[in-house]
Amino acid sequence: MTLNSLSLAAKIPQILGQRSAYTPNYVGKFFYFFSCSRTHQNSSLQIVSLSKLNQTQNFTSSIMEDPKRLSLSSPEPEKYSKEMEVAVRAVQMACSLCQKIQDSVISKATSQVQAKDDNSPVTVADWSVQATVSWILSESLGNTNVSILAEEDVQTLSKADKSGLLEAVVQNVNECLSEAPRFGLKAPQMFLTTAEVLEAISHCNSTGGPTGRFWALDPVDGTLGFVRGDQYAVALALIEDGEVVLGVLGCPNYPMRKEWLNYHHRYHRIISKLTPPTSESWDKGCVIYAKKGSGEAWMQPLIRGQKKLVWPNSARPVQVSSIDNPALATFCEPVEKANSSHSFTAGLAHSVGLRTQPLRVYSMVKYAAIARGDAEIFMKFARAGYKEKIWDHAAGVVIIEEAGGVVTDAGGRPLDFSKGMYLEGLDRGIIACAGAKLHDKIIKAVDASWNSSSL
Ligand SMILES: Nc1ncnc2c1ncn2[C@@H]1O[C@H](COP(=O)(O)O)[C@@H](OP(=O)(O)O)[C@H]1O
Ligand SMILES: [Mg+2]
Repeated sequence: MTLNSLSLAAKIPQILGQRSAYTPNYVGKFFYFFSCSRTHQNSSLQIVSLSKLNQTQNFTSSIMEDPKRLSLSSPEPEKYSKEMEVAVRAVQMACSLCQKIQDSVISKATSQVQAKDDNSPVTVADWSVQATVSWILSESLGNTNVSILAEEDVQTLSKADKSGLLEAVVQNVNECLSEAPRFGLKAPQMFLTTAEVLEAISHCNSTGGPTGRFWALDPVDGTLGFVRGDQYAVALALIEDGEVVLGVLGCPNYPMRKEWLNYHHRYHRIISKLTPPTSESWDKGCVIYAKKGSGEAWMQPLIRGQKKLVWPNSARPVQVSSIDNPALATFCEPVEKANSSHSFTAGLAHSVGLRTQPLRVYSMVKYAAIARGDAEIFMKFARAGYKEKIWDHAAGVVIIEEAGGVVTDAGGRPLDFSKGMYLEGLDRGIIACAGAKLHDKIIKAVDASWNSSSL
């Protein structure tokens, strides 16, 4: 970034207006990943036998082999490595699809951007992503093995008066799937018919539960952020016997600099136009992923333009922040106060000694911010009676935990993904922290103030 554009950049929040009264206390710091050197490639032995390479060609012809999977020292592929790779590639595709739809929405008159209803652009994105991810998972992992629990159902889409919507979905899905080879995945041999697209969506009929394996998918998490041109996420998690074993979070609008999370995303759009990304730097957007028990969470940039995804796509490890002093910590929460009580968290923040204004961000991008070390605390206290859905949390929880953080309900218990589509038995709210010390303080503060709250 040049000096001129930096000084102009510094003025833009004033021109556009900040989303919150928060004044960033860390302006000027670049994300640490630009200087971080550990990558997938050099974290394991890099000798790959040709015969082993050939054995894997039926998975996908354009995949670049990850030495971790095929090193001579560990001939057996690591558990879930294929699922992880397919899931990350599928989420990359889904992010690309969402970006196209969001861009087309933003370039039109803002009056066309509405909250979610059956004909809104977000609905087209929801169904298109669900169909695409469902098709890719089934084709790449074997139809009979793949069970998916996802947010959208097929009934509304199949109604006669929704034929325009269905047409748009079928077109989006086919356009997206035709790009599959660029993401290292197989494209269908022919365009999918309407019936095949509906079949892919309705295949997501898992009801979850305590046994077996299923995927939890939120095709567009943060509906409001999406339609408002702001943050949203594509969230995919693999759950086995009630435990989240893989989490993948696509965050297409995650900004290059963490302080930009404070501003409406249109700020970032203007900055990108002023300072187009260089080949060495990442533009906005990332996919973050983790496997349970690995002690690692990884992040890779989104694939843009006509580039090909070559695994592991410059993946870098991410870690939670080491800040444990509440006075220095940043806490994030939903933008919508209907989704979480802002007054209750303000009281908690005060009693714990948090000094900064909350960082209000749509969607599971909040989980990504904790995992990347860009914020230290996430709190969500929904109104009494609201039941949290597993797809809104599963991917984020495993990613934060493997990045070194802690996620529990307000009673300090782990979230329970074994009871179907809801987080049954959740005690009051959700608290995610970079470390145990901050987490402990917040849990105690909740206990101290809960009875006098109106929640
Ligand atoms: N009244 C409510 N209380 C709490 N969460 C709610 C809610 N209504 C919707 N949500 C959930 O909150 C998610 C958005 O999270 P956030 O508020 O952090 O951006 C929504 O995901 P979708 O946008 O995928 O529907 C939805 O599942
Ligand atoms: Mg959601």
